[in-house]
Amino acid sequence: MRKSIATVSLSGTLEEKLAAAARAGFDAVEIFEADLISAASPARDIRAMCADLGLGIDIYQPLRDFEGAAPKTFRANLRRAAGKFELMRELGTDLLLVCSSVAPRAAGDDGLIAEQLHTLAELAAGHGCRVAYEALAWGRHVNDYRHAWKLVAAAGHPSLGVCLDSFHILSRGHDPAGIREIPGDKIFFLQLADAPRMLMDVLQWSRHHRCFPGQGSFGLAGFLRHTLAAGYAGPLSLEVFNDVFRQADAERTATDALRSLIALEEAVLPESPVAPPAPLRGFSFAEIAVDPLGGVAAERMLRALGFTRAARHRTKPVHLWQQGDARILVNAARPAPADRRRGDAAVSAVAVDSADPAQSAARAEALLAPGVPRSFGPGEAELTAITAPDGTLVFFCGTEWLGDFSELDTPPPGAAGITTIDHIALSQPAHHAQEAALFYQSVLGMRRHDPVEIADPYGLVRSFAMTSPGGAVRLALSVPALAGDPLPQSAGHQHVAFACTDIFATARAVHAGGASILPIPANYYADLATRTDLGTDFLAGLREANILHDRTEDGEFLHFFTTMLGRRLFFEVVQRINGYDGYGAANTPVRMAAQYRLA
Ligand SMILES: O=C(O)c1ccc(O)c(O)c1
Ligand SMILES: [Mg+2]
Repeated sequence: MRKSIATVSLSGTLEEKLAAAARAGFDAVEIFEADLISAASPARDIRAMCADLGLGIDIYQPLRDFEGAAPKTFRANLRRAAGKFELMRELGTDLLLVCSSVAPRAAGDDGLIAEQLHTLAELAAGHGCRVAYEALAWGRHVNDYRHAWKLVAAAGHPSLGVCLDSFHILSRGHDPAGIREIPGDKIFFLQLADAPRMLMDVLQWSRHHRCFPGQGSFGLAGFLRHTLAAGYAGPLSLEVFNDVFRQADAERTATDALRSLIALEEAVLPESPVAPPAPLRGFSFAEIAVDPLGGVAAERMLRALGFTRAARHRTKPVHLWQQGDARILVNAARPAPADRRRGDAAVSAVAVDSADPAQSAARAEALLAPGVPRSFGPGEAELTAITAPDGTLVFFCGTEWLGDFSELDTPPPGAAGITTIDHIALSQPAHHAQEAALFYQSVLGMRRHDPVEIADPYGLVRSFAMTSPGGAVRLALSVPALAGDPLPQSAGHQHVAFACTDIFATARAVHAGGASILPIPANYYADLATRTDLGTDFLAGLREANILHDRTEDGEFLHFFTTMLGRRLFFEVVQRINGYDGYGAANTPVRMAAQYRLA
């Protein structure tokens, strides 16, 4: 379907917004009045610019506080509308959005409103224009789409229809199934926005917290299904008022926006051009980038955890460390980000074991993931990689890449009992968290968990976790609640968590191997004793090994952590019991405080 975005959703001048929307690949824009009024270019030039960029202008918006006015005001409103129709001719667009009045003195007389809308539609028709009437969630009298449709139906003019905006409908908890009652050709326009569930004034919620479909908790797919079932065939248009997007890079936001629409369309349309996600069988490897100092520390830690230096890349300074099916590449060649200090190690790549790497790559491309140009040595595996918004490389592979390595030592069976990578946790800058979450979730075809808020001693952190169908690939994105310079203590921690099947045995083995394990305070175990029925001996075992415990309806979770390698990276060892599906978030404040004590 045609895809459009409101200029209010992007940062910059109108000219910059248009360029960003076009570069991302949108077909069209909604031009927001304030953007046009403050633009340096006259309307004709904006029209020409859009034509050059290959962008349609699908609607001009909004005309405010129009209906329910007293006669004198209404005459002035018609004059104002006539001026807008002239302007729209110059812009080359024929659809005007009128949002329901918020004027305190607006009359709530349905007969009068319908009559005034009819008069406006007649004026529009004379200019070759049409009017889409939208119920704002905070409209003075009209704040329900069903009421707006009733008025449009009563006005009975071919140049008058409704504009449906998912935010106004879903924020009020109105049932979107009623959209099916509206004839499709009377739905003149469709605006889409998601939002996180919040208990707050709906106007504030709308003006500051809208987000792209899939980034909030509204059911956008169901909403769109109702609208398509009604027969709507016009554009899908994003209208997202959001404080972060207003100050973010416009092209990056536009790409995030278009990705959200492509993913939404895929969820709703049977014949989506996007390749379905290939089954993911687990992590092939995680790569950590190190400098020489960080490399020594990382390798010492991996050895202590029972890993073996199993192979060396034939041409690059990269070593494979392996235990069971858990594989870590230690890469001394990946350029370190500018914020890296000597001795730091960081996750630089995540490789997923895809049942069909070519299909995974095709899907990623359809979802606008930037590919990575890579150089291959003769005979080396041609792995496909993309770059996630946080800069992490994501590889789609099987085990063909192992052919690029020469074997060193054979990992002993068993070792410390680590079997696979359970999950990888990556920190995200506050302003790009939703973008990253939508990226990973859509490209990899993962299910999103409800976000969790964690009180870190030095700031609030949100965690967005996601799981592939079957649970073989799990990612957790942690995000500071506030943007800006984090306190040095809270700078972007990452971790790789390994799975095992007997955590007490693994804890004994890594202790014997000399691994530095994060000490957990006695207070934690005293609390655990009061809120669980775990036996005294079991609790003593946990405390002895610095193992934390969590229990939900899904099952139980046992986990311990290593100390930090440099300032960013650490490892975790986990045991999931009876289908536990989380990440031990309840214990995260304890872990963070313990890490800060050692920092
Ligand atoms: O917040 C507003 O004013 C506003 C304006 C136009 C819209 O389409 C809308 O959904 C909200
Ligand atoms: Mg709207």
